Parts: sequence; structure tokens; C-alpha cells
Amino acid sequence: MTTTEPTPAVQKSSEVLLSVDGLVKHFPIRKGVLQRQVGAVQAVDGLTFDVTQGETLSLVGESGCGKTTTGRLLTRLLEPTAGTIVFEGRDISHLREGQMRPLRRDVQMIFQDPYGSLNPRHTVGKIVGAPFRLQNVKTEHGVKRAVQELLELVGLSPEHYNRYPHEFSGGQRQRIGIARTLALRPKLIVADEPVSALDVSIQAQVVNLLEDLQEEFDLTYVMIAHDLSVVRHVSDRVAVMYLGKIVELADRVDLYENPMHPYTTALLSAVPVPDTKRKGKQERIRLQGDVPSPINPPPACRFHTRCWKAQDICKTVEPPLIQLAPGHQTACHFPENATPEQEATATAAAKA
Ligand SMILES: Nc1ncnc2c1ncn2[C@@H]1O[C@H](COP(=O)(O)OP(=O)(O)OP(=O)(O)O)[C@@H](O)[C@H]1O
Repeated sequence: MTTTEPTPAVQKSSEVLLSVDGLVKHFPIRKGVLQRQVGAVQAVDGLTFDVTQGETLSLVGESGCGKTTTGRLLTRLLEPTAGTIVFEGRDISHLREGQMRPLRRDVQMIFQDPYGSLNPRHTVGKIVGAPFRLQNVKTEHGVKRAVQELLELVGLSPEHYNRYPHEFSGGQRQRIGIARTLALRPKLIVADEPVSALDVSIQAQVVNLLEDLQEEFDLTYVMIAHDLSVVRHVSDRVAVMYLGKIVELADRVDLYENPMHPYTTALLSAVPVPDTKRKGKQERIRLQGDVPSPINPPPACRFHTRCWKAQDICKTVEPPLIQLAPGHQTACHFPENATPEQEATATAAAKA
């Protein structure tokens, strides 16, 4: 990844493309011959956010915090336990597979592993052409032409049509996956760690490609990453997740310069780029212990077991995700870098 200073976030359309309200996904844990439910993995536990047309919203957090599950819910590869997902004004939370078919064109996912996500026995032509064939939208000749155009679009050659995935490097394979994703001209792409399996030298190229494609086709991205440094340059807004919940959601510049949740401060302190503008703690914060289990998460504020600011109220009252500044939501009783008014707002929300 490049480490140059990011350009300020561009003002984009404010039309909401995707709206998520109280989204929950609990995976039941079953035991015994009767397969009785004995508990649940609370992978995603009450997410509420909007994604506007043409923006990049990044979901960030440590392994196991529920990012991939969220991505799979948004693309409806999973069915939510509760809550709603509204895409272009239509509630898609519980559509059945047949009803989902038209939506599969509009909402696509890019996967982390460019090695595992391409069938090694299929040619590039078959892989990238699969969406056309599945949706039955072109003749075989039309598919070939369209695939070759897509290959050129992502920086590959039309001659690659008859080659197999093993003949390509990791970066090229991710380009093949991106070409397949673009085939049906989706509106929303959920990109799950799209560059984390690639060499650092290749990561920036693939990120640049995603940005160019976004501009060309007015794409909307939900970008999933475990590391705040990866999404620094591409996000318009960033949602920080911890144990199935969003703890902070803010415009990119605001989040990096003025983090308000202690967990965000800790994540940012691990970002190697020196950031003179960032308020608050500059030294590396090493969080104590591991992330608790999502089977039995800590009550109230889920971060309290690892938070250096935690007080009694953090163990008994869950802080709601509230707006503490324009475009900046935080779920914390004792936000960092807060003005007296912001502290008062947080206190009032806890009492409400
Ligand atoms: N199908 C499933 N059945 C049971 N538990 C699951 C399932 N899928 C995910 N989980 C659990 O849900 C929690 C959240 O997982 P998820 O993969 O969404 O997290 P993540 O933030 O994407 O992590 P990573 O960065 O490691 O992929 C984890 O504890 C995971 O073990």
C-alpha cells in the first residue's frame, strides 16, 4: 500500500442505496443426538447504518468481530436472524433464492482469497463468463466478446480467455475475480479483504483498479478489512466493529484525525503511518488479552474488559451508538477527544 497522505473525501451523492437496521446474525450451537440448541455465536448483534450511492464504506475490526458475516448478510448469502436490509427501497432481508435472482446482478461480493475463489479446472473464459451464462443473458459468442472486454477493463489481456487460474499471479487472479464480479454491472460490491492475501507491492495496484472502476461505473463499495491502514485511502466513511457491534462510524478524515472510541484509538495506534494531525494518544496501545468469545460476550459495553477507561457504568449500561459530531457516531460512555458538550451528550444518552 502507498503511504501518501490521502486526498480529502469527495462529496458524493446522498441517495441511500442500502439501509441496514438492527441487523442480527446468531449462529445456533447444537449438541447431542437431538441437536438441541445450547447457545449461539452472536456474530452480528444489532448493526444500523446506511450506504449511499457511489460511496465506499469500510467495515474494520479484529478477526472474529463479524465483518465477513455482515458482508454475507448484505449480499444475502446468509439470512439475518433479525433486523432489516433494504436495497434500493426494497426489503431484501428474507427473500427466497428465486426472489433473489434479479438482486444477484446488482449486489456482488469479491472474496479475500484469489486462489480459493476461482475453480482451478475452469478456464478464465468459463469463470468470468459464468454470471452471463447463469443469468442467460447472452449468446455464447456474445459471452466471449463480453468476457474479453472485461479482461481488458481489469488490466488483463483478451488472450487470457483460454488460460487456467494456476497460470496467473495472485494479483492477476484477483483481477479475474473482479472481472467476474463486474460482468453483470452490479450497483453494490462487498469486497471482503480484497487485497490482504496479496503481496504489499501488488495491493496498491488492485486498490487503484477498484477505485478506477468505482469512478467509471459509479459503483458503491462496502470494503471489509481488519486493518485501518488498508482502508485509509479508499474509504469515504469507516465503521469500526467490535464483537458484533459498531462502536464508531465516521467520515474517514474525522475518524483518523479525531477518533472518539477507545477501541478505535487502540487500532489507530497500531497503524505505522506517523499521523501528526491525530488527536489523543500517539503511543502504541497494546490491548490486554484476546477478544472475548462471541458465544458469551461481556455485558453492557462489550469492550469494557479490555478498555483502560472503563468504569462501573460500562459494565452495566450498554452505550448506544449516538451522533456526537456531524457524521460521527460513537458508542462509548467516556469518548476520547470529546468536548464538554459531547461528554454531556454521551452521559445523557446513557441515562436515557
Ligand atoms: N457458519 C458459522 N457458524 C458458526 N459460527 C460462525 C459461522 N460463521 C462465522 N461464525 C463465527 O462468527 C464470528 C464472526 O465471524 P466473522 O467471520 O464474521 O468475523 P470476521 O470479523 O470477518 O473475522 P475474520 O477477519 O477472521 O474473517 C466468529 O466467532 C466466527 O467463528
